[in-house]
Amino acid sequence: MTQHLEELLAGWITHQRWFAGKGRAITELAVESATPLPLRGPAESFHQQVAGSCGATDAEVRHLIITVRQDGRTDRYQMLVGFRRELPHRLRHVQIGETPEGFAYDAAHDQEVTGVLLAAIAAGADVGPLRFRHMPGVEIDTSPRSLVLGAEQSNTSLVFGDAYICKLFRKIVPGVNPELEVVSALAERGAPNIARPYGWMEADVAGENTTLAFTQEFLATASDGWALALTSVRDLYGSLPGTPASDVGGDFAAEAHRLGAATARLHQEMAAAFPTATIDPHEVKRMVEGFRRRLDSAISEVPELGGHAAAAHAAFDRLAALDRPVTVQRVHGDYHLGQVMRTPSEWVVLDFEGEPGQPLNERRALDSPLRDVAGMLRSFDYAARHLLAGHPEAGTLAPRAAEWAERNRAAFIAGYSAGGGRIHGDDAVLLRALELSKAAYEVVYEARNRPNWLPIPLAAFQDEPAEPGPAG
Ligand SMILES: Nc1ncnc2c1ncn2[C@@H]1O[C@H](COP(=O)(O)OP(=O)(O)O)[C@@H](O)[C@H]1O
Ligand SMILES: O=P(O)(O)O[C@H]1O[C@H](CO)[C@@H](O[C@H]2O[C@H](CO)[C@@H](O)[C@H](O)[C@H]2O)[C@H](O)[C@H]1O
Repeated sequence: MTQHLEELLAGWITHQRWFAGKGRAITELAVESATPLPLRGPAESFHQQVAGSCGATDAEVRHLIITVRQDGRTDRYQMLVGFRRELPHRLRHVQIGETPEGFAYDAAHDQEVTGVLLAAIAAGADVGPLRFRHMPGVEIDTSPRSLVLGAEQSNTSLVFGDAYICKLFRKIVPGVNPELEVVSALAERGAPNIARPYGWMEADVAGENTTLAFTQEFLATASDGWALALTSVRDLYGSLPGTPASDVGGDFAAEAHRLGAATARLHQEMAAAFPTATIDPHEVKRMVEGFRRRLDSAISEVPELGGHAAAAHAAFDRLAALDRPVTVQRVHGDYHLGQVMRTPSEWVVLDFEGEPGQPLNERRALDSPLRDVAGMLRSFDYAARHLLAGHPEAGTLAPRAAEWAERNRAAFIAGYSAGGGRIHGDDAVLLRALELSKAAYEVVYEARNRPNWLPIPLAAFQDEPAEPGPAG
């Protein structure tokens, strides 16, 4: 039975990993803009590139921005929707449904058509309201075909050959995406530890120039930090009981140290590329109030967290009582092991978007660089603990997990200091408050996306004394 596209999308979108509104009923879904992508055309230069980069296809593809209304709030999402009279087997898993125009499907997965994005970026083309642009002086090879990255993501990334990765932002927030803004500024400075930016797609959304996609160098020979850390944790679990973590083959501490140093360098580059400031103790107290609001809102969504509220407030009280200024600058904002990749020569940092779901002005706001340090410390905890869930020997392995987390957290902080990052004195208080604020965010993230993982961020609150300790 054929149905209207909007009806089909309302059912389909809730099952997509990148859909941020899970668990809330959709009251309305509408198409805000629909732009046909030019897959065939006269032999002008852009269309020649398109012809070279797309397969012969009878598909029609539209770029859509849709609005989704839930709980009285409207969010925007971006999609490439393809239409075919017959859907080949390779695209059945991304079928959206049958419409009067044929089978609708998620065309980000259709390598016969995605080449149009790369060709448009290479040509700096305008396609209806969509503007495709590239960095000055870059040459883009439009011949490679794309594959959708398998990673569970907040967005959808297309990898073209082993040369480019093009991230289609799914939830669209009007404005320039911090990822484009930060990576371009760092690349202009010749900063290390980033992947080279190539180009982007933008359009005016709600009257604002808005980044819709970002293309950068694909690090074909790199491994992501999360995978490397898990290999190390598995090695430790598999080693003879009593073997110290330092003697296990897959020890990660040296890498954690290098990552800390790379993080410090990155913060220095970001401080040089963007403004910095110092916030006075009064503003620090306002920041703490923000942490408390975030905690309260997390508790209202995940009541189980309420049992840990006293411990979190104790950490926040200690920060409020410090009465000292804090240096702020642009930061990564959602820093964890899945955002860093180890190439043969260095750690590279990806995904400068900040926490998906937060308003753009918050994601671009100046913040303590220790927010990123706290994010990575949380990630070491995640890596150590996540293999314990459902493990038959979880009880005996738990102390080993704690040992791994402590060892790598310490190595990361030592590397950060050795690289020139500032952590001293009562920074530990700020760091702990930032860690628990991050853990509150993670509780909500896991409840929405991976309920089995909820115990991991919840455990972060257990080590915290519930009574406020002495300030300083
Ligand atoms: N430039 C790149 N080169 C190689 N792999 C990459 C690159 N950028 C991202 N990835 C891979 O894609 C994953 C998700 O990327 P990320 O930018 O974090 O997307 P999202 O915003 O959707 O979370 C990373 O963990 C990494 O494995
Ligand atoms: O990478 P994203 O921008 O999509 O970030 C979101 O998803 C992350 C998970 O993929 C999530 O990170 C959390 O899980 C990680 C392990 O999968 C762990 O290393 C992180 O420490 C933990 O925060 C991230 O919070 C979320 O914003």
